[in-house]
Amino acid sequence: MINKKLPLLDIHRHLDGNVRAQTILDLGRQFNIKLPADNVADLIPHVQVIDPEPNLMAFLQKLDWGVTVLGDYDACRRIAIENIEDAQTQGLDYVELRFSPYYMAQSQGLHPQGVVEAVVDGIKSATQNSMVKANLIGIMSRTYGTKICQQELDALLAFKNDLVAVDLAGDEIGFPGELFVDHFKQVGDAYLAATIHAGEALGSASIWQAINELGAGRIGHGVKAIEDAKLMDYLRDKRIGIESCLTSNVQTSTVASLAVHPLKRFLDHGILACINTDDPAVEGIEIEHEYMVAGPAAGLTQADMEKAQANALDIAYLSDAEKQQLKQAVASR
Ligand SMILES: O=c1[nH]cnc2c1ncn2[C@@H]1O[C@H](CO)[C@@H](O)[C@H]1O
Ligand SMILES: [Zn+2]
Repeated sequence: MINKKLPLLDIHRHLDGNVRAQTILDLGRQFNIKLPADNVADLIPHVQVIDPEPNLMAFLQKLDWGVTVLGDYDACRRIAIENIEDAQTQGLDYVELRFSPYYMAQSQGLHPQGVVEAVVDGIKSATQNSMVKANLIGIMSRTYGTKICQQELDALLAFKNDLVAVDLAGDEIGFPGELFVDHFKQVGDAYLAATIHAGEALGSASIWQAINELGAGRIGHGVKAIEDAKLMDYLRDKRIGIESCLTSNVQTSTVASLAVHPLKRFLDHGILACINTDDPAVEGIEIEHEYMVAGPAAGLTQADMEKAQANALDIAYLSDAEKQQLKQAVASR
């Protein structure tokens, strides 16, 4: 269960993996984009994972319709605003929303920098009237290769003051972290943090590489850390957080079932691991489901889940003062 006395955070949440089915229909109509269905019920199987997919890349295809319908910058602004509305509906106090401007731009020929501008603008205006606090993480979609990722990074760095970190997501096997050393040097030079999807499709070496060569201070998924005792100690000792996403890991077949998910063992080891959604609309879940259903199925006790809730605040990209404020706001509600 969620402890309502503690701030509720989701710090691994893809804005472009969380487009409402109704919005996909609306935008499809607006931009005359042919969709595989003309109503929500029939569209769902095309934009949501129903049974676990055989692998990560099959899972990721389910995100595609959500960006195919982004026909202009207002559409990008709209999905950013709706992400804040949804976070508020879910009772989230703070979210770190991540997005890939090239992925959002490519289908309808938008400019990645225009996408970043629209997303930043949408988040700013939506959070003004909202209880939810939000920060943005820029993603380089590794699946498009190093050159496109450089363009994507340029677009992100043009708005570096509006971001807290940069991430690398997509095809971990086809485009391993070794290819992106130069990109993350630029991220560090811009004084941005790095959180990286690693140890999801590849093994623990990919996590070591993200930390040692890309400067990752947090790891997205990090499931395969469980195979490497040295790495488990290192993550704990260096306070490198793991953003776990339970349902996502089942749906990508990264783990065979929740019962064998390593999150419980990460927590028992003292690693700063936390509970997140990943791509809520695509997975057909929300943060509450992860605490109410997925967490217990992964063997987490109530104390484990409260620890995970506290860990999220610990590793969030917020100043100590902001963390304190968040705690006080929650305590006084
Ligand atoms: O679970 C995941 N693992 C790896 N990459 C992901 C995951 N979910 C989404 N993306 C990737 O993030 C970008 C959009 O934000 C896209 O590149 C999408 O493929
Ligand atoms: Zn992710």
